[in-house]
Amino acid sequence: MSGVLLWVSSGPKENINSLVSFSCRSGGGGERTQKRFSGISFASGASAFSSAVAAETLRSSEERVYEVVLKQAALVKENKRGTKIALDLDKDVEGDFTNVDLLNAAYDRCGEVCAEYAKTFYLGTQLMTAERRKAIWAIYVWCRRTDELVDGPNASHITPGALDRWEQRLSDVFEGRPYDMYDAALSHTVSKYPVDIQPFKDMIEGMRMDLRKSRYDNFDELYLYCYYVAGTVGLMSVPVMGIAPEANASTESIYNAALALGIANQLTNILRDVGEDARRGRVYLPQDELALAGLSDEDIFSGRVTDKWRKFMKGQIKRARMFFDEAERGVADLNSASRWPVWASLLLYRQILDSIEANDYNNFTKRAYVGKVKKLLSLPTAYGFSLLGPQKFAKMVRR
Ligand SMILES: CC(C)=CCC/C(C)=C/CC/C(C)=C/CC/C(C)=C/[C@@H]1[C@@H](COP(=O)(O)OP(=O)(O)O)[C@]1(C)CC/C=C(\C)CC/C=C(\C)CCC=C(C)C
Ligand SMILES: [Mn+2]
Repeated sequence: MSGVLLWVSSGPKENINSLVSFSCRSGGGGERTQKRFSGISFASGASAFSSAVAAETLRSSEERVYEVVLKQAALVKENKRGTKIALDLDKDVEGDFTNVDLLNAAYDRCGEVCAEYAKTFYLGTQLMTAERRKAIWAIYVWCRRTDELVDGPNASHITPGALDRWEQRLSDVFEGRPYDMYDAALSHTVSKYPVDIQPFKDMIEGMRMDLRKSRYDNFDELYLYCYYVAGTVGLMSVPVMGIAPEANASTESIYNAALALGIANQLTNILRDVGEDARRGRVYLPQDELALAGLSDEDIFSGRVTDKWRKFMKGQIKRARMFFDEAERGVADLNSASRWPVWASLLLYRQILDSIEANDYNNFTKRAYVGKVKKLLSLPTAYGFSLLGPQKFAKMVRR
């Protein structure tokens, strides 16, 4: 199933794929496809429509997501790699944005929200150019608001219809018709940078998934969920962060690394929050992999750290780290001023995995977190990485 992806992508992906295909070979992937097949009515004969549906169900999530990656990369290439866009708010305010002060106030408000919800990340944006920083804040706020729809205080009132309306509102934002000031900032951002609407729509799709689904049969299903809610963030951010003019890597591979960072972060979130999610009746861990390890939902609900659980968690952590490794290979190709915040968030998130290990894999009742000192130490390391790359930085520190 992952043959096509192995073919289109370079070496590193193979490692991740081998783990993915491990999960699918164990039965879940094939079964799922067959179940879907049997759910589709072929009564009208072998119509083109039903064959198209059948072909779609046969493709793995990675193949489907990789198509989005290729499309996003092509879009940004059309825009000369999305790096040379001036965003001078004093001179360059167009369309409905007639009031520069209001727009600046909207961006400032986005910055405040960002600082409130994600202090370290906010700090990380400080090294970016003012224009890029503002655009990232606007995207951050939209993502946070979208997540709050299904996770926030009003989550119990959120219906699929509400998400449809949120998506309509998103289209309006992209067409220059913002509803409020946060929207206005995003509307301006997407008019200035080659940011496409697809990853935003896909994030809303992820929220729909959260409304209708609380179990994942296999990693293929989980991968799609992680793409929707987190891989999309990478695809939204690269056009703003910009690709280094001197980058040798293909745009596709840079987008792939950005996608990998989102997936790695979300897998980490899931591993950190096993207990918390279980208390809300949610199990994100792939059911077929749990079964293969001799575990079930009951083991998760009872929250006992057994050797089986430790062994299972080691495999899950290993896979999350593989996605981090893949992401790392793309950071150096970003514009120099964007590398620091990306390294900072990567290093900090990655350390959550270390903390799960340090908690002896008790992610039922102990929350894995990165302490203040480690957080602070990560910032200069991230800065060193962004200037020299991890290898050269490590050599320099050793000297
Ligand atoms: C080449 C290369 C490596 C480029 C880097 C590309 C890049 C900037 C990738 C960013 C990856 C990233 C930070 C993804 C966010 C993943 C995430 C944490 C998603 C969360 C989803 C839902 O999870 P859950 O409900 O389980 O978690 P909570 O308990 O609610 O936290 C999200 C909450 C979705 C919403 C996402 C955000 C609010 C984060 C948006 C962040 C940005 C727009 C900025 C990204 C920029 C930097 C510098 C990291
Ligand atoms: Mn959330």
